[in-house]
Amino acid sequence: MGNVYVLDHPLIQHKLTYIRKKSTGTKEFRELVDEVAGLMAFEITRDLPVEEITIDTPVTQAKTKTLSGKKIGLVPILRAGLGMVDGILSLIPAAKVGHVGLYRDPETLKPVEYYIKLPSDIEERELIVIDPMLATGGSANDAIHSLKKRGAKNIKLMCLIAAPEGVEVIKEEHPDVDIYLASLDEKLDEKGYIVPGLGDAGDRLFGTK
Ligand SMILES: O=P(O)(O)OC[C@H]1O[C@H](OP(=O)(O)OP(=O)(O)O)[C@H](O)[C@@H]1O
Ligand SMILES: O=c1cc[nH]c(=O)[nH]1
Ligand SMILES: [Mg+2]
Repeated sequence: MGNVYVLDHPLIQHKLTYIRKKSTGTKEFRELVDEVAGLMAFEITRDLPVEEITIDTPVTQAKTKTLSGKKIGLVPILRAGLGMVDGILSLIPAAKVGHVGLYRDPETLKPVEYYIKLPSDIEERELIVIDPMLATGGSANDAIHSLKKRGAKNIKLMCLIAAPEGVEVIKEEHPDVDIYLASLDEKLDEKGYIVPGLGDAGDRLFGTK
């Protein structure tokens, strides 16, 4: 069964508080989402393999560590997942980026896929699917099925905020996928919004609505 990790680092939790606040405007919201995504990536990449190499420092020779070349792919779910990409790329600049376009039908709450473009070697990459919100779980579930159908074998899911309902769907459907969150919130409301949540992540990031 996949593990669920809530990253309770004080900096992540502090910034998440300001992301949640209704009074936080688009510019600050966007900056904070990127910063939290970077901090989360720092935690998620803790298990990246390293190898020892020998280098010359100005003083002497030293055996030191370097990343041993695990290939990473980021897969933001459009639109809101885009808000987390740059923060992660600032730490892992060599990562390739695929895109899955999905929106949640406001009536049925079912996801509708409208776009997909992925790196050609996804089967060799560790993929991190990113989306600020895991609500009913429909969008992330569909995105992960789409990636697996195209050969992806190693997938992690990274979201800012999740509802218990969404976490259960991913655990059921994708027991091989570990989930990384900044917060596991209380519940969904009758419109499928996460409570207490942060509202509509895409609208707050892009200033629509
Ligand atoms: O877990 P779910 O119930 O599927 O809901 C979560 C999805 O809803 C939001 O996207 P939205 O449909 O608002 O699209 P947008 O990013 O284009 O605003 C969010 O960014 C997730 O992708
Ligand atoms: O609370 C929610 C649920 C789905 N999508 C959002 O952007 N926010
Ligand atoms: Mg939206």
